[in-house]
Amino acid sequence: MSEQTQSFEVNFDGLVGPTHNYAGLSYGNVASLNNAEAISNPKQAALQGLVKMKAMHDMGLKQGIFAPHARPDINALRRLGFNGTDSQVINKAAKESPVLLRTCYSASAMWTANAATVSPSQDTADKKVHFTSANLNNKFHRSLEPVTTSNLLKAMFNDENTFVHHTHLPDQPFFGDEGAANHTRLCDDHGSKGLEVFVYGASSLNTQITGPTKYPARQTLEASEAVARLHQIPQEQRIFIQQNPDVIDQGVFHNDVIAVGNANVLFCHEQAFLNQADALTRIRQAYVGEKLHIVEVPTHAVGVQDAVTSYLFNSQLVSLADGSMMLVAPEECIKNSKVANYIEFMLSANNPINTVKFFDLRQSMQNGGGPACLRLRVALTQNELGKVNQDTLMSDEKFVLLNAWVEKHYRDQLTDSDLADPQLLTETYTALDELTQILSLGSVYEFQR
Ligand SMILES: N=C(N)NCCC[C@H](NC(=O)CCC(=O)O)C(=O)O
Repeated sequence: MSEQTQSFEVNFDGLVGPTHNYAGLSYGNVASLNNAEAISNPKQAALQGLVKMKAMHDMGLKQGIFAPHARPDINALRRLGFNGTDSQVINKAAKESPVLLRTCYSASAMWTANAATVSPSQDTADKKVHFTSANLNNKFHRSLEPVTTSNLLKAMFNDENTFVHHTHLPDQPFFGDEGAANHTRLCDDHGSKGLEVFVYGASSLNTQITGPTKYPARQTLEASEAVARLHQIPQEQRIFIQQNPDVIDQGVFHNDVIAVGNANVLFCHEQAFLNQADALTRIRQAYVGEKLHIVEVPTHAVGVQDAVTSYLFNSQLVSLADGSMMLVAPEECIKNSKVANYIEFMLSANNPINTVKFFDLRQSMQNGGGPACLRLRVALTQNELGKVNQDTLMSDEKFVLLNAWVEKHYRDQLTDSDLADPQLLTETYTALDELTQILSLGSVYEFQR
């Protein structure tokens, strides 16, 4: 394979922002609700994320960095009627509605699996890489993300002959879109054409499709179809599968909490999809490559609750240089004996997954974000990789710089009284202004414009 045709999957991890906090904002996400109002540790959270990024880089994988958003979202607070100077806005919100203040301080953009859906050039009719930012309209705090996400994506993938950026879908539950967390791509290798699998939780138009009854379905079929159209994916390279509504009701708020795909492997729980046997047959038949491996985990080995608490399926599955695959799992998987036993069994069974590496991502996990939530995958050819903003890629020097940046600007812990302190806004905006220079992003934030 020549250098120019070689392809890679690049993982762009969300750098945890300086205002990471636990506000209990995500109904349907059990960890978020369980940790509502716990004291957060933003510095530790950011450092934990950086350790994962550096480890991936050290393993020879391509690793990128996705900058945090500016928080508090002062304009959102103003739209909600808190007025005056920035300090007055914060003081008023802190007094009247600490929960709204926490919401506008949320660092939820760290979960970049929800930032956008990405289709590589091998799958698109115009042979460009397509991005659609997710509207994330199911949760107020997340609905604040798409505009800045688009600004960031354009600053990272800034070449219109190579990359296409679509505006997020209309801000309406009808088109509820949660990005790559409900999308995976199956292919013989990252450079070959793939089958794009879109997983939805409910339909806004088709009343025959029954969604969950307790917790919300965040992704609609109509959103998935619109993204597939925008990305110009040929009919034979796209498939739409319904997530099992019963597992959404048990806390599986995104498909990436119950299934993960990488190259020619789909690793999923037995109850991930509605009418699973049919769903897997459809996927097998639609697969455009030579050989697809489906590793299906039975309920008797790992229950849905084990999956939700350990985040086994929110592991990253990555292809290593020798052709084998590694599971990049959260440490919570070791603590659950059923899950730990299953991993051990899987590594020795006949499938391409040969190794596992565990990471301590507890700060993010406590808000329902595991290894796979923290990254946006972008499959790129060598040539396309050359067009990416190189300052957003991890290197030994960048790791040192970013650690120093976190140490300098982040607080160790955040409580309600920190959030009520207008000084936190100044600290955060100062930190982000400096970060845009480290990552050569330009003026991506509202406060810089
Ligand atoms: N599965 C993927 N890909 N992403 C996980 C996102 C977690 C995020 N948690 C939160 O937004 C909690 C914020 C709080 O409660 O403070 C969410 O529910 O949208």
